[in-house]
Amino acid sequence: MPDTPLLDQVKFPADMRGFDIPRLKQLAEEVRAETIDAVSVTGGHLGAGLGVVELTVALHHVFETPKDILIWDVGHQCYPHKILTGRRDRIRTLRQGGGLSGFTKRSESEYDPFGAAHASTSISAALGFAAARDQKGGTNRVVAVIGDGSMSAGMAYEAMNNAVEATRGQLMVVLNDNDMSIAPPVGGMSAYLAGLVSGGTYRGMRKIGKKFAEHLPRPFKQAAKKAEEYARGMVTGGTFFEELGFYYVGPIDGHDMDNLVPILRNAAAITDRPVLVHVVTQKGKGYAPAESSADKLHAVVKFDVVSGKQSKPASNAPSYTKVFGTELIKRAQRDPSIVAITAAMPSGTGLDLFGQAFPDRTYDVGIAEQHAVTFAAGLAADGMKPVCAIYSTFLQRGYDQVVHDVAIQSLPVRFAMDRAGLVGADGSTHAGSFDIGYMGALPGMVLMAASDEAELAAMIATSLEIDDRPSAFRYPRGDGVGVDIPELAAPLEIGKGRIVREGTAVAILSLGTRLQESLKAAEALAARGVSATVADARFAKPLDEAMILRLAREHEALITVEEGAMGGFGAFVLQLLAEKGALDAGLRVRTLHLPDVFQDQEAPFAQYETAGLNASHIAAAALQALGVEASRAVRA
Ligand SMILES: Cc1ncc(C[n+]2csc(CCOP(=O)(O)OP(=O)(O)O)c2C)c(N)n1
Ligand SMILES: CC(=O)[C@@H](O)[C@H](O)COP(=O)(O)O
Ligand SMILES: [Mg+2]
Repeated sequence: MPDTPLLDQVKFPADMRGFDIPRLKQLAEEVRAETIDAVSVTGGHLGAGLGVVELTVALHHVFETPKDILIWDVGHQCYPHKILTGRRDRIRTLRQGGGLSGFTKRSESEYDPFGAAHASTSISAALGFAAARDQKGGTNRVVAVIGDGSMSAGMAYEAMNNAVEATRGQLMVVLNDNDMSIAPPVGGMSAYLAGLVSGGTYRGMRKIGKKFAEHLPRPFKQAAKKAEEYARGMVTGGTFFEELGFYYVGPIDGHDMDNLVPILRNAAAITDRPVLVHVVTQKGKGYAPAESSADKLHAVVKFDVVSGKQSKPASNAPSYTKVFGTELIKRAQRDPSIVAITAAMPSGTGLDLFGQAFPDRTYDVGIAEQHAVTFAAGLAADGMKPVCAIYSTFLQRGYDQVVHDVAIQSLPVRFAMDRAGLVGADGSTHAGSFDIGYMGALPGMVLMAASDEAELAAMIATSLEIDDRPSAFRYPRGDGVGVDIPELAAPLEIGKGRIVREGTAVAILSLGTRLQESLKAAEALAARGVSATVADARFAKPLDEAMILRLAREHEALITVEEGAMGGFGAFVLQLLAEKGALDAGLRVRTLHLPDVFQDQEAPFAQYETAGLNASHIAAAALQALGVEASRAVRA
């Protein structure tokens, strides 16, 4: 544990509001040390938080949180914020079952007025708080902190476009510009911001330092003319933001407390127009292994503080992500029409590998999932084979584009839905729980779920051959099961599942990677003298009707298993059985799916225990359906 004499005196922001600048600087250093030490034992998001230590201290010093509203975009940078807002004693429970969330969360603290984790929501939320304040005649202030990467999402502009009309009072947006997303940033806005920062003003600003801050009139509106000239004089053109009705202040050094505090204080006093304060920071600041890392240690597992060496768990199988990236490269080597699209997640989706192999056929559109989907639709409409690799949870943001621009036009966009299902430490905001329902509901969609890495390879091959309608394949976060992957996997017959284990009494129909647990359940049932068939559905749409109806005919009970929310695979199967009259003879059906709650972060096995999707639960459901009393329930 680091030595933090000043931080030891600060449980809440009020405890540091009387600090002078030197003590604020010392406090920041101690918060930084505490953040590094805590994340070294918990793992999590490190770089972003290190980059906003000074900003966090300054914001909580200037703004009277929690009365004043402070909203963090994404929230992955909020660990310093949590340390300063009464949660230091729990910071080493980050991202663990029963512990602190890795993102801001309303239910966790009054200092978290708005939850986050999906990017680019903070300005909209802050505007909502500002408008509510205006409606109630309140006097509190509102500030949103949004990163340069998160400024690549349309939603941020929707909010800024609305800001000058939606609030009649104070609103501050702090643009935390560290010239990084997870990967280096992309797009025109990134270039624009770089222009602002590289312009003479910023360099000059760093020389002006404290003098500038003291001379900035308090607040602008009383010396508006002078302030405007002064402010305008200091920028190389924050006109984009000014055209939207914001005062633009910056760019300023986000690690220089001498500047940061007086400027934030002045800017916070502006009430006649929203203010955008452009702050330049360094992701990973203050920790050499992060500063020198290409991704600034955006996300880490447990690590040694001295060396920065992470203790990555050994594995006997490649990750599904790696399999996807590798397979797509193989296919693209044979088919020049294949192109790949990521929404700011090249390494997370495995498209970093693809991008190294085919830089001209890889598109990183930034945090812009809606654009990514319709961009892919345009590519497909003109004869390309676009593979849109977006985490299941983030694809939710582009759903109308999937419906309206892809499915209705039956365009052959291929959706690689990584992180489908539970994701462990990232918790409820990142779980890919809903894609079976939301994709399977679409007419014409071919929706597959890989039960292992060989199946994933086959589904990629299958999807790439579907040229007349959209297709999607889902696969989980983490490593495969260790099966061999063919050099060139053969495509599957669309709408066909497979029987993996023959039995008689009960049929377990699994979709996706819960197949392994389903097989374990069948073994446990066999040990109890209960014979179980296990089938891998492979397709949630179109269903293998012949196989499912046969299972229904030949067994007393049918158990569906999926790592997805209710209203997905099990519902599709039940609808089929009902429509075909297969329930009329008394078939007993149980559908196992994710519980109808947003599951908090937990270790993966524990999450499946909570979800009731491990072998013991599958076996118990089978016995219950067969009428075998619970007391003899099996321990799979
Ligand atoms: C809608 C959405 N897409 C993708 C992500 C994954 N993601 C988390 S943080 C991040 C980069 C954010 O960059 P920036 O806003 O600049 O914050 P920084 O990490 O640089 O502090 C991305 C792409 C997300 N959280 N939400
Ligand atoms: C903060 C954020 O949204 C991403 O960093 C996300 O946590 C990545 O998830 P994976 O670790 O599953 O790639
Ligand atoms: Mg950034």
